[in-house]
Amino acid sequence: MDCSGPELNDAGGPEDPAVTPLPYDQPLFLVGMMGAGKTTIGRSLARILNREFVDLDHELEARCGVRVSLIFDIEGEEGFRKRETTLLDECSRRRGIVLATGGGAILAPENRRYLKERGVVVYLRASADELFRRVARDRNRPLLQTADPKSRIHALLAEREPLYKEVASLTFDTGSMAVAQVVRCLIPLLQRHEVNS
Ligand SMILES: Nc1ncnc2c1ncn2[C@@H]1O[C@H](COP(=O)(O)OP(=O)(O)O)[C@@H](O)[C@H]1O
Ligand SMILES: O=C(O)C1=C[C@@H](OP(=O)(O)O)[C@@H](O)[C@H](O)C1
Ligand SMILES: [Mg+2]
Repeated sequence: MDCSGPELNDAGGPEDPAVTPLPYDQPLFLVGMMGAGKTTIGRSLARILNREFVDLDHELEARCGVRVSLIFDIEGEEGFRKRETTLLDECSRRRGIVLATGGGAILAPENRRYLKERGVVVYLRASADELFRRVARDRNRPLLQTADPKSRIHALLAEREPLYKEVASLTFDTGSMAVAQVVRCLIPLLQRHEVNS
C-alpha cells in the first residue's frame, strides 16, 4: 500500500525528522491484540507527531519495579487488571500523548469508557496467524505461556474483536505491512480525523 507522508526507515524511524503535529491534543490510544504493534508503532508515531509516548505496561512495570509476568505470577490476572484500570484512568486524562495500551485493556467496561470518552482510539488489527508469528517467542506475555499459544490467540481474538471495534475511532488493518509502512499510512488518517473538543 502506498501512503503519502514522511519517509521512514525500516525500523519505523523517520528518514526526515520533520514532525507533523496533529490539529488536536486529545490523547491517541492504540488498542489491539498482543503483537498488533501497539508498543512499536506507538513509539514511532509519537516521535513523528512530536508527542510524549506512554506504554501502559512499561509504566506499570516502572511503578511496580517488576515485569508484567511477575505481577501475573504473584497477583494473578485479576490483580494485574486492577492495576491496569487504575493506571489507565490516570494516564488517559493526559493530553498530547500517544498511549499504547495492553491487549486486554479493553476488557473492563470502565476502561472502554475512559478510552471512548477521552481520546482518539486506533484499533491495530492483524490476523491470528500474523500475531502468533510476531509474539510466539516472547516470554513476557503470560497469557501465551500455554501448551498451545496459537489456539489461545485465536480464542482471545474472537472474544475481544467486538470490544476493540466498540472503542475504535479508526480501525487499521496492518496485514503483513512493515511497521514503517503502517506508521506512514496512519499519519494522514490521524491528521484528517475530526474530534469533538
Ligand atoms: N507491522 C508489523 N510487522 C512486523 N512486525 C511487527 C509489526 N508490528 C509489530 N511487529 C513486531 O512484533 C512484535 C510485537 O510488537 P509490539 O509492538 O510489542 O506489539 P504489542 O504492543 O501490540 O503487543 C515486536 O517484535 C515488533 O517489532
Ligand atoms: O492481551 C493481554 O491481555 C495482555 C497484553 C500485554 O500487552 P501487549 O498487548 O502490549 O502485548 C500485557 O498487557 C499483558 O501481558 C496482558
Ligand atoms: Mg505492547
